Amino acid sequence: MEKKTALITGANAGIGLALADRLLTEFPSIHLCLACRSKSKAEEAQTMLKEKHEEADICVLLVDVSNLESVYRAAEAIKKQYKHIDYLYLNAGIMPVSSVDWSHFWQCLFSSKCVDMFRTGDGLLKQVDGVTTDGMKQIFATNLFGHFALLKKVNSVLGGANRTTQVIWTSSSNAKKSAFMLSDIQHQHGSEPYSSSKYATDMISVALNERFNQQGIYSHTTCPGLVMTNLTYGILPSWFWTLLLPLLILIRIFTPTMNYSPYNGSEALVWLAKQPPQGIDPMCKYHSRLNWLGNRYVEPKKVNSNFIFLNYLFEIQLQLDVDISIAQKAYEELDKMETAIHKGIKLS
Ligand SMILES: NC(=O)C1=CN([C@@H]2O[C@H](COP(=O)(O)OP(=O)(O)OC[C@H]3O[C@@H](n4cnc5c(N)ncnc54)[C@H](OP(=O)(O)O)[C@@H]3O)[C@@H](O)[C@H]2O)C=CC1
Ligand SMILES: CC(C)CCC[C@@H](C)[C@H]1CC[C@H]2C3=C(CC[C@]12C)[C@@]1(C)CCC(=O)[C@@H](C)[C@@H]1CC3
Repeated sequence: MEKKTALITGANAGIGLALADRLLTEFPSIHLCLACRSKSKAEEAQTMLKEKHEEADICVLLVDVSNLESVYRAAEAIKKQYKHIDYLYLNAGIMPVSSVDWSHFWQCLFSSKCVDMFRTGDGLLKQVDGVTTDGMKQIFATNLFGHFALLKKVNSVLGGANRTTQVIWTSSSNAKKSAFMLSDIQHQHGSEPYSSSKYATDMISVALNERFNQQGIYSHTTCPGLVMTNLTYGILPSWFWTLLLPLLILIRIFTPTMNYSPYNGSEALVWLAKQPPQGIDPMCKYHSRLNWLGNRYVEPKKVNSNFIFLNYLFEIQLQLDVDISIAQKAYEELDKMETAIHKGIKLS
């Protein structure tokens, strides 16, 4: 049997690192490529993984997904090194937050929106954005566009006549339809750039399936739930989260999204790698869950709904609803943007 290859962006920390560890346990002979922006952090992760999995075949690839020149260089290196990639995990991501809206928190706590607030974090965080050296919005460039450009450039080593590739995105239940606008795809004007980038991620995943399933490329989107990583430590300090642990365990009775550890959070990402991709519903987002007994499981949830009446009845579904035609347009928009930018960047 041919050896499988997995590439993970943002593999040096949090969910990406836990995923790398779990893939090595599930598939001991797998070749893992840790695609990270920091050489020292990537090598530290590589050493740590090799200590735990002595026979592991791991390499490091440097890529800053928010910098297109870096993405193009990484794509060239990937095409030189690999004939085929089996699993492409597009996981690197950021969520810069300036503060928590505590008054909104107290208001929601005693309302019907309480469980949903803990599930999605909707309206609780003041999201802030920056601008990359390419002049793009930072969150859009990191969470979505850099990954899109990478995908486009390594297309020749994905899928194929007798082989498949699974593209697996780390999205979020914070994805929000009303935060996204096709005319402002980078989210230059709104106040929810993270929610917009993750909604766009879900749409691009749907559009990728429409376009590339016939070439053996399958795209799946996931949500790891609430997980303690550098991302959440940027919202509240780690000691505060540690104090909150008993409360989060209690909240698990009402919502199975309080995964806490990156290990639990990577459940859906690992589970997908074990499924034949042809059998996975492309219109679902795959959520890592932890029930109140501490058992992990994966819950597929539709990203679209055909029941227009029910859509309006349940506001939550409206927040997620992915329209295939809008998804296609979003794909075309990104494709055009990438083509225009690529012309301006010449690699020496
Ligand atoms: N934690 C949570 O509760 C949730 C997280 N997610 C998503 O999970 C994914 C992983 O996040 P998580 O593990 O929590 O957070 P971490 O901050 O722990 O990990 C993020 C990883 O992405 C890397 N990264 C960030 N920016 C870039 C960049 N420009 N180029 C290359 N790599 C980059 C980081 O590298 P470095 O160490 O160098 O910064 C790090 O390896 C994200 O997409 C996030 O949106 C979704 C839902 C919930
Ligand atoms: C006393 C309370 C327990 C304090 C916690 C309140 C909030 C800071 C959290 C409640 C739900 C959390 C959450 C996220 C961040 C922190 C909260 C808003 C996310 C938005 C983090 C990133 C994601 O992608 C989402 C899936 C998370 C959803 C829940």
